[in-house]
Amino acid sequence: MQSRGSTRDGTGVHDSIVNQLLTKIDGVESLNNVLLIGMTNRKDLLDEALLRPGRLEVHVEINLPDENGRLQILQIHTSKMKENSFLAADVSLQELAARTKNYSGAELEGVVKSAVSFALNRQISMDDLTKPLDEDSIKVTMDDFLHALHEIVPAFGASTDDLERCRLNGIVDCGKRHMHIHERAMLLVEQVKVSQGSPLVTCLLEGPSGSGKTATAATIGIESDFPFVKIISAETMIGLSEGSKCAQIVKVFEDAYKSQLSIIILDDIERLLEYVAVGPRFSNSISQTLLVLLKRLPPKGKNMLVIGTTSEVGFLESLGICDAFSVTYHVPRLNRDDAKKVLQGLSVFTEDDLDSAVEELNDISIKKLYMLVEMAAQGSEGKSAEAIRSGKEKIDLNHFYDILQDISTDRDRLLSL
Ligand SMILES: Nc1ncnc2c1ncn2[C@@H]1O[C@H](COP(=O)(O)OP(=O)(O)OP(=O)(O)O)[C@@H](O)[C@H]1O
Repeated sequence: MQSRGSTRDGTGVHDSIVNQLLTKIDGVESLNNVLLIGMTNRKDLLDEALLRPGRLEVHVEINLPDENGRLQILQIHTSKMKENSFLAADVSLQELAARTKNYSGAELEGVVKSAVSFALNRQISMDDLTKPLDEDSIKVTMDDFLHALHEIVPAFGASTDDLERCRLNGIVDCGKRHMHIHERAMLLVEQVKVSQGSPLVTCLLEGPSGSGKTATAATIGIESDFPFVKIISAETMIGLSEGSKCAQIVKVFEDAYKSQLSIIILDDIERLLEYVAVGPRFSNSISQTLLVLLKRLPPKGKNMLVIGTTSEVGFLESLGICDAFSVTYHVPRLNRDDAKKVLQGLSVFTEDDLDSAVEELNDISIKKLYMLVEMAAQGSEGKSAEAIRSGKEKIDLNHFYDILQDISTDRDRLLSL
């Protein structure tokens, strides 16, 4: 028989602690006249027996501080410096509080410490480390704080670097159809910002592989300015069991519920679901997790946008996942006009060559077009990439055709017959 309050994960690590706590709170050996305060940042992992009425029954959630709270925390951590005139006159705590959206109290303390270390660093002479510091001239300036903000980033904040990695080639004008999707998605962002009645908005970007779905979703995340933007992709879950994957996905949603405005990007949903066309096989538990999360409303006062991307829309349709999204946009491959726009933007062809190059480029994905240009830019000798990137030379059309021939697969050729 399992002991009281044990976790069912087989590790048994918490069993004795939970049992002791339960005995002390209301068992035979219970303590009287004691106010018990427990603290955790993962309430979901606690044994339910501990949280029942009569035990740890009053639950208070301490959220990330708002602007006013951040100002007070900054004032507390800088008061000693101010008293001892170590704080330069240009430091505006009000402005720092405004710029530290999503920072926790501990992270704000870290910012202050980091700013102090920048100020101290200025005074230390690298030639003679034993030289005593001139304490009167140590001043922590606003610049020190701004540098510190780059060093200490909020744990729950937007992972902009991850998002930037999703659009390595940047964003160029891909024509009206891509522009339209971007505009519509930004309208959804606005809707989430001001909405009172619909706290959860979901949007699916579907289209062929390489058509720019992930890059579009990442761009929306970056441009939205929402404090919490996270991308869930199969990349970070290689080799994990279905259970661990579900737990990771749920954790990202739980974290997002702590922020007033959040965006979650579910990248390549079919990869998350471990789909293979031959078989077919997929993870039902991940599918059920996604279905529940896509319909679960965030807590009161919290608004969320979920953007999914997929190149297997038929498969998602059959699982009912498409229906769980409120809107679906089709991200197309580029037609000749779109490809011309992209090549003009990249300016890698002479005006005369541009039209001839575009003639061969119907129905190509933006990702493939980038690869094609990059390969052609190497030149037949393999040395001209730098000159083409800096605009001194242009791509040789014949070499471009050769590369195009190389990268079009047999399947492409059959389709074009
Ligand atoms: N306007 C644009 N829209 C989308 N992507 C663009 C645009 N301009 C340039 N790009 C570039 O095109 C590439 C698109 O690749 P991306 O990975 O987003 O495609 P995908 O549809 O998600 O592919 P997959 O289905 O294989 O995941 C990115 O490198 C991005 O920087």
